[in-house]
Amino acid sequence: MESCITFKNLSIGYRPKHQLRVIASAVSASLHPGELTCLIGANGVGKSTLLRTLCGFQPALDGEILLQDQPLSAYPAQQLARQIGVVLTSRIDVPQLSVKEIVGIGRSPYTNFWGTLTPADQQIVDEAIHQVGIPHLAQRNISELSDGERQKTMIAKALAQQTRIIILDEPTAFLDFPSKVETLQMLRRLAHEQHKAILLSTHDVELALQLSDSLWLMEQDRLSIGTPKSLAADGSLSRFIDRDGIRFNPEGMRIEIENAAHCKFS
Ligand SMILES: Nc1ncnc2c1ncn2[C@@H]1O[C@H](COP(=O)(O)OP(=O)(O)OP(=O)(O)O)[C@@H](O)[C@H]1O
Repeated sequence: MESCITFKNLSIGYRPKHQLRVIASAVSASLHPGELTCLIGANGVGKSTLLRTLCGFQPALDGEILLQDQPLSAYPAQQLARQIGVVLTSRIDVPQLSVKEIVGIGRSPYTNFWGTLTPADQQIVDEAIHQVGIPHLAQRNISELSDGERQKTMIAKALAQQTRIIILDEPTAFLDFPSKVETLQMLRRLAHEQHKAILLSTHDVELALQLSDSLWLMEQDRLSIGTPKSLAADGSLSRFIDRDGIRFNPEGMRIEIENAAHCKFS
């Protein structure tokens, strides 16, 4: 199967004050065009660290990341920005810009030194804003948006960047339930219709089970990869989810919660 990013025997982590802090080691996987891949795992297990490493924002400790068969580290910044669009959770610090101007920044890998947008760039920006359903907010100042509206703006910026790969860190955090569903459905549609490889981390496990084509389950000592159904069938999802009062039902692909001491799982 065609892949956009492949990593083999990858070790990720940090070197605070020259000490080595390995977060995960010897993990391997590939991202495929046309697929929505969801990365799930407990708090602090290393999801953001993995995503930042795959975006080239922090160096791998060991192993190899190939982007279109070339080492990720060999890509100059502008070339990389034409390959991978990134949506992180941190707020961007440009409160005076409008939604349209922020989305326009997505065109910067293609514009001249001054970032001048051509009519064709403007059209791409308008289309991206339309695709995420926020044309009514185009002139609104970014500082006047709700968290969900800001998230959609950042997704539109990544779309305007016209990359084959989009990587998003917790794009559904802070959203209300319908907006979480809408956002994941939109990303799934974009992956399928525009043949993009989309990788996102999320704590919305049940939504990830329903909407992802591929699931990456990150645990302390492993990265399990498969479809939601295959990770249910091999017991990986039960191992991750099951604990006192919470149980994964692999037949129904549901998480069940015991709601009272007298109401035990059957
Ligand atoms: N700059 C840093 N230097 C050293 N350790 C860090 C740094 N940033 C994060 N860590 C540690 O790396 C580990 C993984 O953090 P990371 O943010 O990747 O986890 P996560 O799975 O994304 O967590 P969450 O679901 O809570 O967002 C944590 O133990 C965290 O404390």
